[in-house]
Amino acid sequence: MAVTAAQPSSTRRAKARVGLLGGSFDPIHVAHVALAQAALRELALDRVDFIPAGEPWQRAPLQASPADRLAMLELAIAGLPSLAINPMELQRQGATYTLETLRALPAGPDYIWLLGADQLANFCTWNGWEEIVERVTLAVASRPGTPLAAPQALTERLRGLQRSLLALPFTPMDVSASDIRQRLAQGVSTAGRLPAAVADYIARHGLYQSAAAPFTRT
Ligand SMILES: Nc1ncnc2c1ncn2[C@@H]1O[C@H](COP(=O)(O)OP(=O)(O)OP(=O)(O)O)[C@@H](O)[C@H]1O
Ligand SMILES: O=C(O)c1ccc[n+]([C@@H]2O[C@H](COP(=O)([O-])O)[C@@H](O)[C@H]2O)c1
Repeated sequence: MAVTAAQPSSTRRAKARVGLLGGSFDPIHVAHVALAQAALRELALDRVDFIPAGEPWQRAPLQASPADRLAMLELAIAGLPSLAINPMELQRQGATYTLETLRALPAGPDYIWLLGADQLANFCTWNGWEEIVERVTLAVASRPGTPLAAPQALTERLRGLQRSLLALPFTPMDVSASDIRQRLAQGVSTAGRLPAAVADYIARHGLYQSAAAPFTRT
């Protein structure tokens, strides 16, 4: 696999470098925030935008509503420099396709799509992935449970485009939203897995009390 170590650069640039972290964020957790901050630092980004998915088509229905997921994102990044939220996917109807999002972003910046090793392994199932890698640079973080490896088809596509896949230096974190949801439904501690303000929001709003109560759009 052609994975290139990420090189921070302090040289002046004409183009902004914007990281994009798409996800279900059901709920946002500490590894998401750590991933965005590592990317800011290691890839010398100007900003990272969190992009909550409206209807992630490869998943079972999400449990929290778009409004709750957005509120938790806002709490998680409050006061943290150079982190922002782009809610455009919540404003679209129908299945959420990353390619549609990328086509709608303003031209100008260099965009870097951040993802964990699990989604890298899954990448060639994404709608229009061949075009996605023309529009963004991928930067992958290691994640427990999935080897850091690109699918062969992606490696070949990147070679053809003469583009690199960036490996983000990231200390693996054994944290996932599905484990957090399960813990909350079973009344098990989530200590250290959620930003404090998000844990507080979940408790105040009684979210994730049951494993079988997905949010459904009307
Ligand atoms: N612990 C982690 N380490 C590295 N990347 C992560 C980690 N958790 C999430 N990510 C990445 O963040 C992005 C958004 O993740 P998502 O919102 O689906 O959270 P998740 O923890 O993977 O959720 P779930 O457990 O429900 O699958 C994905 O690219 C995913 O690979
Ligand atoms: O566009 C697609 O076909 C596609 C398929 C799977 C995942 N994605 C995106 O990958 C990001 C992480 O997804 P998830 O399911 O791990 O939360 C999120 O932004 C999804 O919209 C996108």
